[in-house]
Amino acid sequence: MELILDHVNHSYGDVEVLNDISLSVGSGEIVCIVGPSGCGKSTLLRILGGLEKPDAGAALIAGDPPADSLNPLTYVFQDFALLPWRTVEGNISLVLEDHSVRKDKARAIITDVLARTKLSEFANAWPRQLSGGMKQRVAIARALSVNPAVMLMDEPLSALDSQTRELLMDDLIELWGQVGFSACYITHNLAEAVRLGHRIVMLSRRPGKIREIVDIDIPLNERINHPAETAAIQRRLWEAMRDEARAADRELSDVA
Ligand SMILES: Nc1ncnc2c1ncn2[C@@H]1O[C@H](COP(=O)(O)OP(=O)(O)OP(=O)(O)O)[C@@H](O)[C@H]1O
Repeated sequence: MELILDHVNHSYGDVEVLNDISLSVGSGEIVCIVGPSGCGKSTLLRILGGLEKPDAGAALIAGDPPADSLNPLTYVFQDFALLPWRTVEGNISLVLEDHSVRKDKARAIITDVLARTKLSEFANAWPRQLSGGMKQRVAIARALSVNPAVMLMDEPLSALDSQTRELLMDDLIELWGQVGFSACYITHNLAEAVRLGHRIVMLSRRPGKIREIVDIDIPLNERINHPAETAAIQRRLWEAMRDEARAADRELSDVA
């Protein structure tokens, strides 16, 4: 299944947010969206997920989701969005209950996603007992439990400290090696985009237009062994983005 934005424009009132965005997220592909603050990244993700309708252009889905997908599109948010009154297992089982999955099948799915996210020992823990990184792993396990065609990830690591971010990037790469999930991944962090993205889409400051699309051919699990190449890509992206990021920052502080 492929998600496609075709010449999308979007405004909120008089504020133009997205301008002529065309991109696609194909099967098994992680597409990272980067750009200055307020350039419309989250809006783009909501339009891609069908939560908002663009003023012009189209958000399209081509092909079918995996046969056993309970939910073709699922979100992973920065703030984890776990229910504090449910255990790790309970948070995951909730989405399966929503889809009326039989108890024995739900148990098999939960066991599988907990193992994949290295949380098997924490099935009965409460969210308050977990570190930030573990909470986000639960959110990722919950997203995977519906076997989505595409995960829509809105700055999933940005609430975490840098060490935990590194660990979770390793985990996501390992997971991608096992499951081959597809994702549209929003981030402010270029290092993250260069580690995780098969393709990086760089937006301009608001109204967000596509400035550049960079395909990275180095396999995800080998990027750590190519620090010079990945650093060069990151540096080039930052050079292209720096002035706009600064201008966007000034614009936001003027409003505040
Ligand atoms: N529902 C809404 N109503 C009105 N304005 C909105 C709404 N959602 C977003 N905006 C505005 O649209 C612009 C783009 O917001 P969006 O959250 O998509 O950008 P972003 O690139 O994800 O931002 P950030 O980098 O700060 O997370 C901002 O100016 C924001 O204030």
